[in-house]
Amino acid sequence: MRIPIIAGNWKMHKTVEETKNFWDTVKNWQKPSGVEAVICAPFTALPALADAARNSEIGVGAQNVHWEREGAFTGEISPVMLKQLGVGYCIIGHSERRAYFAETDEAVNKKAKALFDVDIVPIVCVGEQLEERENDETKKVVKRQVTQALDGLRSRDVKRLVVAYEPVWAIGTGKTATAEDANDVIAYIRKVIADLYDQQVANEVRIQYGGSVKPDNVERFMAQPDIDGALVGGASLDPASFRALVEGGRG
Ligand SMILES: O=C[C@H](O)COP(=O)(O)O
Repeated sequence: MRIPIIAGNWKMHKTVEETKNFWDTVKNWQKPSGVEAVICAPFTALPALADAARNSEIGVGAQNVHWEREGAFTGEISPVMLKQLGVGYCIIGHSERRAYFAETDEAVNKKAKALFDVDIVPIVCVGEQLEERENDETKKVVKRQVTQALDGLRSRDVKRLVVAYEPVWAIGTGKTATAEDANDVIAYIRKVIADLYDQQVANEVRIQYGGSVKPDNVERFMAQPDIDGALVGGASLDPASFRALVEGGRG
């Protein structure tokens, strides 16, 4: 059985002080069982967040990583550095990184392998642009992204992977895919994984939906059979909203 996972992606928001304030308002909250909760914070906030969350039920994630363990890569952060902080998850291939920082499918694949090497779970983002959707290319695009991201990964790792399907036109726009459309694409992603590995592996991979998810629509997505959680940007920044998302994410 797949346990749903609600992950907040803070993007480039929250200083260390704001992170501590957020934590102060969620630390005594009893997370419901049957759902995982993760916060993916900026690098500068990770030490404070990881320290605070160490013995809690809330997981900590990063938003990017380099694939090498160390070296002359100015401005980059390695998987080993994240691991030592206590980070358990890392978003890779987010559409903003693909669009603004030229992150390729090949880089996503290298990052996924490097993260599994240090036992950090990648959250691999895939999704089509508006034009691709209008040209009826959604499935072609996500198939390419998933196939290349998973190239050479072992099935025991893929079973632990999280995929986030985020139609790019739905991110931060207030527009969402219908829950049925999102489920249809997510079921297709599962089929792609079944074809690459086998049905058992595909049944274990968790696949989230992302794009303008809010406390008042999260349950609609979670009611779908193939949707295993959400990757949430804007609505994860406020502690009460984050709690409500997790509470609505039980599936
Ligand atoms: O990673 C999260 C997604 O980009 C969705 O962002 P959003 O919830 O602000 O639309």
